Amino acid sequence: MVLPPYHPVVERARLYEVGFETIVDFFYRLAEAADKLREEGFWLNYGPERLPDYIEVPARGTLRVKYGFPVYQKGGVCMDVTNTEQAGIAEEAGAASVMVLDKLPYDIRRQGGVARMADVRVIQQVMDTVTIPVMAKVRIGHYYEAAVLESIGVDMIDESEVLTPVDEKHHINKWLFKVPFVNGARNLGEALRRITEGAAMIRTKGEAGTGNVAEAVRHMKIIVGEIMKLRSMTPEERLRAAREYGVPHQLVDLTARLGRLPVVNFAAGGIATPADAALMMWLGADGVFVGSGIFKSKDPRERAEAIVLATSMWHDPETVAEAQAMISEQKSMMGIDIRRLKPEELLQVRGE
Ligand SMILES: O=C(CO)[C@H](O)[C@H](O)COP(=O)(O)O
Repeated sequence: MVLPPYHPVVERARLYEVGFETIVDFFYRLAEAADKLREEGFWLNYGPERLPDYIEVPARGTLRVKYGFPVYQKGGVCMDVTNTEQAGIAEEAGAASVMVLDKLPYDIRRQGGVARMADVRVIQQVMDTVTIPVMAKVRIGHYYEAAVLESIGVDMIDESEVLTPVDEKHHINKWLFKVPFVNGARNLGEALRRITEGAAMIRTKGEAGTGNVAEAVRHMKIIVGEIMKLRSMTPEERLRAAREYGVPHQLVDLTARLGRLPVVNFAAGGIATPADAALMMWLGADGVFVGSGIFKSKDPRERAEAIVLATSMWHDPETVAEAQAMISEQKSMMGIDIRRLKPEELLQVRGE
């Protein structure tokens, strides 16, 4: 992974850079998963040939690890799972990682009530069952759910609007943790604020649990469009944009220079078919998160495999067509028309 040469956020994070255990095992675990997928014919953008850069890294929790982990996920699919059986299906299908949660976003939406982090025992069982990385979700602002997940050794934490926020105004200060975090965003300001708080990865929020990819498309286009706009701004205009976003101007300059977010950016929320996943990749996503679309369908095994194939081969319409042929539209989850949702039912507005 290439760390930006000068990055104020990175500089600040060095304060928290302390090394403890070896991460070599961790990267071998990733490499094994990548080898397995390659044997099965999947192309993935990570693997043992990338290891030597990292093998020297002495510690878990350094910036290189925090920012490097999401890079290893690129081109892959992270699947939401609620139990070991689903986690097994995800791994067999070639998922790059799994995300453990108590209920799938579709069920959270239907059942209402307070949605919290998953049962710790279930997370541990999933970690014992699969060899691919395991992520889990915490509520926005819930430092202690995050501390618990870090202590049991999850590979990444998703501070997610899908769960019920405990703090309407503040996200977790993610620099305080060694484990990497991913956060949702629906525009560039949100994305840069989360990066400033220490997020190592961003995902578009979309509207999770709807089986409707329209909001993920909207958010990805907004983020890409706003980055393009930054590139045509004068330094003074960028300074003002940084003030409006509430982030360091160096981060805005860096984003303009790179022409993309300085961290890995996945798409999420409403992806339900291989063609949805390929569309998000075509729009510039580095990979995808899929939850309800797989396990609320009637063909989760085939669909999981098909979405992995379409995500890694998004640039080849014939392969995406093959992937699309692996599933049946009759078996897709029933989608929700977003215009029918009441404003208070929208998850994407949580945590700006
Ligand atoms: O919050 C998430 C990303 O971490 C969910 O994994 C994602 O949004 C799932 O949404 P859906 O159920 O619509 O696929």
